[in-house]
Amino acid sequence: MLQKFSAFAGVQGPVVVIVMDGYGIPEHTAGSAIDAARKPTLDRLFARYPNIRLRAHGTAVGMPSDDDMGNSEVGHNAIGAGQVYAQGAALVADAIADGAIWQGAAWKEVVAGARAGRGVIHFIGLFSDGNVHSHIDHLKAMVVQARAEGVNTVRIHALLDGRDVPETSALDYVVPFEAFLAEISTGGFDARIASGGGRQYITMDRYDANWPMVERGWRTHVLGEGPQFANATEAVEGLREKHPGTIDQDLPEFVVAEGGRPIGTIEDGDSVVFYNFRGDRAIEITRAFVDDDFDKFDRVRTPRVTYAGMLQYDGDLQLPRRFLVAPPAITDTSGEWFGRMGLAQFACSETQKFGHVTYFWNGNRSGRFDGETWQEVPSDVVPFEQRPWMKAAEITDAMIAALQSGRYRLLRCNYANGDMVGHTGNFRAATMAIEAVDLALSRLLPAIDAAGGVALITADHGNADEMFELDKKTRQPALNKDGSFKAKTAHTLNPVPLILYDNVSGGRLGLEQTEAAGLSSIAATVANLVGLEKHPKWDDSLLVVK
Ligand SMILES: O=C(O)[C@H](O)COP(=O)(O)O
Ligand SMILES: [Mn+2]
Ligand SMILES: [Mn+2]
Repeated sequence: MLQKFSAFAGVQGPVVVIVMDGYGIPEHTAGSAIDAARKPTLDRLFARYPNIRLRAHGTAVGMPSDDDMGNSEVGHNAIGAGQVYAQGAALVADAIADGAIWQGAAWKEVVAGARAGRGVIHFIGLFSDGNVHSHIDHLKAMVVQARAEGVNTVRIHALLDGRDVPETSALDYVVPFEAFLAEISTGGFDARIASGGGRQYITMDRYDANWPMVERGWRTHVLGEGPQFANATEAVEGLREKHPGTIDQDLPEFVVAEGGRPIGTIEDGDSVVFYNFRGDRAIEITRAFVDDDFDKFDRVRTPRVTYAGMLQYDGDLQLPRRFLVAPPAITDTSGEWFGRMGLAQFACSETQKFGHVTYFWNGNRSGRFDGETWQEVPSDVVPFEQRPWMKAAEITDAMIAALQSGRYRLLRCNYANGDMVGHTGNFRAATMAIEAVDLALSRLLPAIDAAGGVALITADHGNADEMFELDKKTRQPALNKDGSFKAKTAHTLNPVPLILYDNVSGGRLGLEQTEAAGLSSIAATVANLVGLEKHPKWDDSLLVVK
């Protein structure tokens, strides 16, 4: 059991954690949609309430290095668990570096399965070095190892990124990789990119938001349906010509073919590795491969394959059963412990971030802890630059109703706007996204006051804070040849705010800016706010009691 916190008996009303997804504190105002937004509520919060900065990237959230930006998975894991674990990106890199991955049963079965069939391994995954869902170096290591272990054919199904890396960078990855594949395709070994398309157009949907995306991916990778090209480089060039202005993540599908026949359809006896390490956008395509009673779309043909995920994407559902590297074993999360203490918890977001405040928050568990209520607001299925307000109003309605019900001691929500609209690279829409969040806060905060509660307002990582690429050397916004700014779609390395919205303690409570203050400090801070000591495994609280 958690002990009572000796310095403070706890606020009487509810404690609310509000995650403004993708809201970082930028180095420069130029290119910051947050600075450009009119946001009177947030301005007032920063001016009048205790607020500090939290580390939200790199090793502070379990990434391999401080050059790695934060992301929703590692950010919500850290917030919910109150601890930092080595995350998928680091675990896979380590397993490759020391060779443990090749010794595991899963890799051996993938190789043996392929060798017993046509000798083919397919690798499907995000084709970049973004290190959010995948890293192309992991793919490279597996291709080299497959060759060394006598596999004769490798087919890669490349999901073009432009979302965790610059928005039209696909050829920076495809051209050198096709050269590498050509170089090692000797002595009967044949490795080629066989199909692909933009990650937001095929395959990588999440949280059941848009299954037709996954169906398009299945038809592309498995059935070999789609416009044909001689190789992936020509495919990217050809698709860009046909769809001018379309950024990589939104490019349609392509298939590489020879004499009109796709070179990489997936057939009985093949092995398939989905090489993303992050779960949210890997689960649906995995289900299409492994679920016997799959009914989300007509698969037409269901090849019997040896399927492995880079990680296990959902431990509760054992999805998939075969995985190359064990995911971090996240235990003693705040959701679990607050549940054990009998505190009723309410979690809400819209579809695009629903799993973030539930599954990621609870340490990648799809089941609820005791006393938890989850509410999902269905997201629109549209390009979010067309609806930058997204479902901020509806999430706020749900939060206000939950507060007014008086049932919950702890509430949490995620406003997706800054992140989802930030990823479009559309500066104007991103300013409106932040304005929508500000408006939502202006409604939510009075409801917290009415309930006698307090709020911690924070974010999981930056995004809308840098809508232009920064020059690597000068750290100033980079320019295109025509003098315009280069749009940026990825997350940032910036810190995020932590604001304590407290109108109940009479100024007794504050926040301490420490060197180590990071997302993993939030769970202990919440514990103290409800009058409990933190769990011994959680990182230190930032609450100051005067
Ligand atoms: O999956 C995505 O949309 C991006 O790769 C990362 O964004 P998220 O970490 O905020 O979900
Ligand atoms: Mn996020
Ligand atoms: Mn994001």
